[in-house]
Amino acid sequence: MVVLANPALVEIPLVRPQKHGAFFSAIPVVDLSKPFSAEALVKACEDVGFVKVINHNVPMDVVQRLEAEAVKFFEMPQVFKETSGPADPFGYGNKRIGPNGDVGQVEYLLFGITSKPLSYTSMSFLEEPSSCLFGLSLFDLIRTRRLVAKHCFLLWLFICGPYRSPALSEYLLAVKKLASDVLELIAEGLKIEPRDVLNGLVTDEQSDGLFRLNHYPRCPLLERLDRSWTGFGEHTDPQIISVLRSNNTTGLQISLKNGSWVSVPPDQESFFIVVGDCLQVLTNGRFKSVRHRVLANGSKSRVSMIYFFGPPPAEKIAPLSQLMGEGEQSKYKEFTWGEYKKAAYKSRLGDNRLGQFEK
Ligand SMILES: C=C1C[C@]23C[C@@]1(O)CC[C@H]2[C@@]12CC[C@H](O)[C@@](C)(C(=O)O1)[C@H]2[C@@H]3C(=O)O
Ligand SMILES: O=C(O)CCC(=O)C(=O)O
Ligand SMILES: [Fe+2]
Repeated sequence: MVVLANPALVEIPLVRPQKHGAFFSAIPVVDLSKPFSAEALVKACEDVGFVKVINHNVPMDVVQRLEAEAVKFFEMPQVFKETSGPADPFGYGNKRIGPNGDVGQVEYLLFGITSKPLSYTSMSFLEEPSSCLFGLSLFDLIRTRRLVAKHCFLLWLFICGPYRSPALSEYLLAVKKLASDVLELIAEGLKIEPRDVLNGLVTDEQSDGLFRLNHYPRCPLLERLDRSWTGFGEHTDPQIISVLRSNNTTGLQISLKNGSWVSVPPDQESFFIVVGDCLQVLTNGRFKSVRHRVLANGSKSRVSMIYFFGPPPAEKIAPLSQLMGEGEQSKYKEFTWGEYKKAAYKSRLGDNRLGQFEK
């Protein structure tokens, strides 16, 4: 494996381009407006742990506005972006993922989400979205204004102009509704009652959400070398489900049950549902949390937005009794989401986090 040392002194592995099986033509697609979508969702979660959903009712103008804001943020000078970082765990991060030495060719903004009232929180972000300039607190702004004013008045205008928009809060509300609908359909497909047994976990006032904007920059050098590099290393998401949307740039791959990696054709109009570790446990392993990663080939920048839906920290995560056959035992030790999350933050990105909770 070749490793390139980049200017930020972070070593990111280069990967040979995949010669075979470029795209997985059979990514399950579920039309949420059609009858039998409940059964189709369950089958996709069992077979792949990953599914594309269409007719999702998330307004495309909200998605496009948020993407445009994200692009503008990531286009800003590094010195400006870094006033919102480092991500610890929330805020702006560049190449370093999580607290334990993982790296990737990605920059991102990570937000903690509280349910009621809907707000995105982190140490330096204001709680009230409307008074935020795209996640930058007044404190950040004052600091940044001073910094920028020193350098260039035009840049100051650029920064203070375009970021007053409620796109993020509108997006979070619409995607939360989508996640809730999907989980309710899954409960219907699994024939479990009450129907809100799963979506209740993510709509609860105490539910623990995270939102992430990822930017994988273009890299002409990499394109010329005909190599890919790790944008976001392989991992499973710890939560119940994650709802992912990206622009039309390739890069996302999922691992199938036979261990092979397949590329997911991008589709900027659709959303991808990723089964997380908690849903694997709630179904006693009937659904598998899917390993996924992003390989960047450098030819076009990729922007993705992922909303991770976790339950309340005190919630016990154990297989749902209605899904257990006669005499069937839980495959997992009992734990709360708070305990699992704590363990997750001690792990490396690619670790099998559920391993230590298996019986
Ligand atoms: C290396 C890490 C990054 C991560 C926290 C962790 O210690 C292990 C889980 C990682 C992950 C993967 C899915 C999501 O992107 C994420 C936000 C999450 O909930 O778990 C990240 C964490 C992170 O980037 O902080
Ligand atoms: O950026 C992407 O497309 C996927 C990133 C991801 O899997 C994550 O942030 O957990
Ligand atoms: Fe992920």
